[in-house]
Amino acid sequence: MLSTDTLSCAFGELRAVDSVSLDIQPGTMTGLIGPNGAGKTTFFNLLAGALKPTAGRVHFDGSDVTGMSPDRLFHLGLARTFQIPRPFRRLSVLENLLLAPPKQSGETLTGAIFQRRRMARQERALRDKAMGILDFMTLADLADQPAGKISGGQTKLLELARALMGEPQMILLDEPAAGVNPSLTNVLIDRIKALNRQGMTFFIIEHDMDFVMRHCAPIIALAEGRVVFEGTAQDAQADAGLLDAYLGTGVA
Ligand SMILES: Nc1ncnc2c1ncn2[C@@H]1O[C@H](COP(=O)(O)OP(=O)(O)OP(=O)(O)O)[C@@H](O)[C@H]1O
Repeated sequence: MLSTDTLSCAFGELRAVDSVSLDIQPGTMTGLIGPNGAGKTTFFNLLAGALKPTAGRVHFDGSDVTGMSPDRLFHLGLARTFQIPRPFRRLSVLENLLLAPPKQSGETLTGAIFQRRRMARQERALRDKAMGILDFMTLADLADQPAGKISGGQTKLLELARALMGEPQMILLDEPAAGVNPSLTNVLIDRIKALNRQGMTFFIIEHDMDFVMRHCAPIIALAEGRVVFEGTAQDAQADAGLLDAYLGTGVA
């Protein structure tokens, strides 16, 4: 589904991502762990087109997408959410979704009236779709609230809802559970798992080892820009010495 071939990104002398070759299998919830500064977010930025690699390639769904812009990747079915969400705070929750419309068809000049009708129909369909997604994410009651007024956890749900507007095949989630209270974390996990059961692929950066061990397979660990572990939660537990050495997570 998504693969990298010796992907690298250097900031001056620092090799933040150092020759990483990975294959993310379709339908998985792959977890990406590693200590602060390991290169996880930089790696996501390379995958999502926010940064251009200094070397190596990225392939998504059979195409070479190296250096492609986030917008083009979104339309190809690769979406991402941020560690710190960035909603349009003054717009309503619903409007935030309407701003991320996928594949809006370019209008041909077949007559202003027909065009207006078609646009009204498209707008209605888009609103219905957005409301359906908000409902799925348990945010429907907040549709008319300014996005700046909802809680941090709800903002994380909103981020995922915005990503879903693109009907992605794969979503990169950067610390989805960080700063989210336990009950909303449960909602978030439940929704992610429901989407995963429908076939959506997830690649998740998460510091919460309990979350990763319970929900992610496989698990990949980065340290100093390199892959130092790849396996299941059981493998990770069996290899606790390695994980502990690199992460200091006390997984054992
Ligand atoms: N734009 C940048 N310019 C220079 N150095 C950077 C830049 N972005 C990241 N770095 C450095 O690259 C390294 C990897 O950072 P990155 O944010 O990818 O790590 P991380 O694993 O996501 O960490 P965290 O878990 O704290 O979010 C760090 O040493 C960081 O300081």
